[in-house]
Formats: sequence, structure tokens, C-alpha cells
Amino acid sequence: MSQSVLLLPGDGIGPEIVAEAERVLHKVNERFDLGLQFATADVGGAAIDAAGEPLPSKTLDQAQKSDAILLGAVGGPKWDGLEMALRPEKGLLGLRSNLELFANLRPAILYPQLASASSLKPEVVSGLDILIVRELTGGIYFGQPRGVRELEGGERQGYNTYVYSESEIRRIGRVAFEAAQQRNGKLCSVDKANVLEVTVLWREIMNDLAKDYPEVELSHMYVDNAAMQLVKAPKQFDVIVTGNMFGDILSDEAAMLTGSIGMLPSASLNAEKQGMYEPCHGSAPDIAGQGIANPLATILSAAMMLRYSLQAEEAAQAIEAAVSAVLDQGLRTADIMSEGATRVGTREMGDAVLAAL
Ligand SMILES: NC(=O)C1=CN([C@@H]2O[C@H](COP(=O)(O)OP(=O)(O)OC[C@H]3O[C@@H](n4cnc5c(N)ncnc54)[C@H](O)[C@@H]3O)[C@@H](O)[C@H]2O)C=CC1
Ligand SMILES: CC(C)CC(=O)C(=O)O
Ligand SMILES: [Mg+2]
Repeated sequence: MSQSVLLLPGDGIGPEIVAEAERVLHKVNERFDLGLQFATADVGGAAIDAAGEPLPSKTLDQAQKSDAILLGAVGGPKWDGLEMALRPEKGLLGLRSNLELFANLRPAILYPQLASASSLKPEVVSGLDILIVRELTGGIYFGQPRGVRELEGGERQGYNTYVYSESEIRRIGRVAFEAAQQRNGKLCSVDKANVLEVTVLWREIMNDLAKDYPEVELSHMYVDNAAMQLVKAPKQFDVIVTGNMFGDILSDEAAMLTGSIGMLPSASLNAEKQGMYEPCHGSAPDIAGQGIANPLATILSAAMMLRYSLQAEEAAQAIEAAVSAVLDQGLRTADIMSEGATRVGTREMGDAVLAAL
């Protein structure tokens, strides 16, 4: 039976990096006879330009009918601003919420070949393998009320609401406990329970869930300390579970432990394991159109897509092995460049992964 993949290149470097992942997907589709069917649609700024809105109903409809989605990135100075920020039902946040993609898995794995590209000393990061489980459809990015209002006297005030319901915490908690169960049995829940009531509830629910997973060792950490510990001694962590905004920030920080945000893939899953896959980075307007962006996070996201949504583990592993092989060959995009390595652009990196496949 054929399975459908929707490609959403988006904006900035999005089309450049998705093009490389698409070539890789075509290659494994052929080699492993996966029967994948591909379609492409607009989202984000590209969709505003083409259809006047960041998430056209046609794109949402295609996304809902697909078995899996691969997204590049959305946004850029041309479209960012209050109007987009105030409408979480639109664009990327709209896709995530409409598809109920509440579980965002962000593995931060250091390829040994990139030890010298990491922001930390090799002895602190060697063998690093952390999984950040970020809640993706709730928290302060979605809470109501939100907006900018005028106060008496004419001054404006911006406001957002940080809310989590018990059921939202429970379902992301279960994903994290199950991941910890399958890994090293260590889960750290990151919150700000010394200040925010919403995360007092978060902590309470995590403690309650721990009773169902006696083999998992649960710890708690405040987010400010977690940000510090990640750069001090990152290998103390195995699985981290946290809310939408803290996970957004901590995963960008974790990216630098692996050498570059251009190396960090992600999976965003719903209860049916339908998923959207995307690199953790944004549309990188500062390097868009130059052919120098690192496509590996997107290619590795395609591997996660094959693993989690398309039941093609062998193809996923083949892509991951090919990425490792090109790093062994010393090929590096600018963001992971180091002395003695060969600098390549986006397309050449894609070519090398294809050749290694
Ligand atoms: N999932 C998404 O679609 C996301 C979209 N954004 C949007 O992207 C735009 C730019 O946001 P920024 O804060 O600048 O974050 P960004 O992640 O786009 O860029 C941050 C820095 O990382 C570099 N970088 C990112 N990806 C790279 C890659 N593959 N290869 C090499 N270098 C890379 C960029 O050149 C830049 O210096 C904004 O409009 C933002 O809203 C930001 C994060 C996620
Ligand atoms: C729209 C933002 C929340 C995107 C982002 O920064 C992310 O998901 O990492
Ligand atoms: Mg982010």
C-alpha cells in the first residue's frame, strides 16, 4: 500500500534544505521499494505571498490526509510581526495544533566526527545523546487571552497566558516516561515550579505518573539551572521533558552541543503517530539563497519520518549511516566547519549523502 508524504519547504533556507531531503527520500523510496507518493504545498510566508494566508485550507487539508509531513522552516523579516504572532491558529502553530502534534521529540546527538565543532570541550560532550521531549500544542505559545491592549492613560501592554491542563501534562509525560523506559531509565522534568503555578501542577502530575513507571528515575530541575547544567555537564541528562517555550529554548541550546543547529532534527507526533518532521532551526534569512545552509538536520528529520510514521526502519538507518559516512569523509558545511575539513555547500552535501546511500 502506498503512503503519502507532504513536503512543505516554507521560507528562507527551507526550499534549499527540503530539496536535498527530497532527493534522499526519492533515493530510499526506490532502493527500499517503499511506495511513497510525494506532494508539495505552501506554508508560512510563501503561502501568504501565494494565497494571502500562512496556512491555506488546501495545505491544511493535504496535511491532514498525508501519512507524514516534512517541513523546512517558515518566517522571515518580510512576514514576521505582531499580526502573525497574534494568530497561533495560523501558519506553523496552526499546523501543529490542527494536527494535534503535541509531542515534539528533539534528539541532540553528537556525531563523534563533530566533537571539535561542539561549543563544549570534547571530554564534556563525547558520546552525548539526549532526547528533549517538548510539549508542542499548549503552554504560553497557545494560551488565551493574549494580545496587546491599551491601558488607561494610553500606554500599551502586551500579554500572554501560560496554561496547561492536567490532561495535556499527562499525555506529554507519558511520551517522555515511555521514551525513558526504552532508553536509560532517566527522566528529568524541567519547570519553573518555584514561581509559576502552572508548573507546580506540571511537577505534581509528573510525580503522579512516576508511580506507573517504577523503573524510571524521575528528577526535577528549574529551567534556569537546566540551561546552565546543559552547558556545564550535559551528559547528566538522558530524557528531558518540558513545556513548549522552555523546550524551544533548551533545544536550541542543546543544538550547539552537537556542533550546530543545522544538525538537529525533530519529530512532532500526535496520538495516532501521524507526524510532522522538521529541523529544529528556523528559516535562517541571514544565509538564505546562498546555497550554504546545512541540510543534514532536515535529512535526519526525513530519517525520523521513515522510522516513526512510515515503518521504514531500514531506510531510516541507511540515511543515518550515510550522514555519518559523509562526516567521515571530512565534508562540512560552513556551520560545522573545522580545521582540515573540506567545506561544501548545501547541494554538495546532499550529493554526498546520495552517493553514500
Ligand atoms: N520551525 C520553524 O519554522 C522556525 C521558524 N523560525 C523563524 O525563522 C526566522 C529566523 O529566525 P532566527 O531566530 O534567526 O533562527 P534561525 O534558526 O533561523 O537562525 C539562527 C542562526 O542559525 C543559523 N542556522 C539556522 N539553520 C541553519 C542551517 N541549516 N545551516 C546553517 N546555519 C543555520 C542561521 O544562519 C542563524 O545565524 C524567523 O522568522 C523565525 O520566526 C525560527 C525557528 C523555527
Ligand atoms: C514558531 C516557533 C515556536 C518555532 C520554533 O522556534 C520551534 O519550534 O523551535
Ligand atoms: Mg525554536
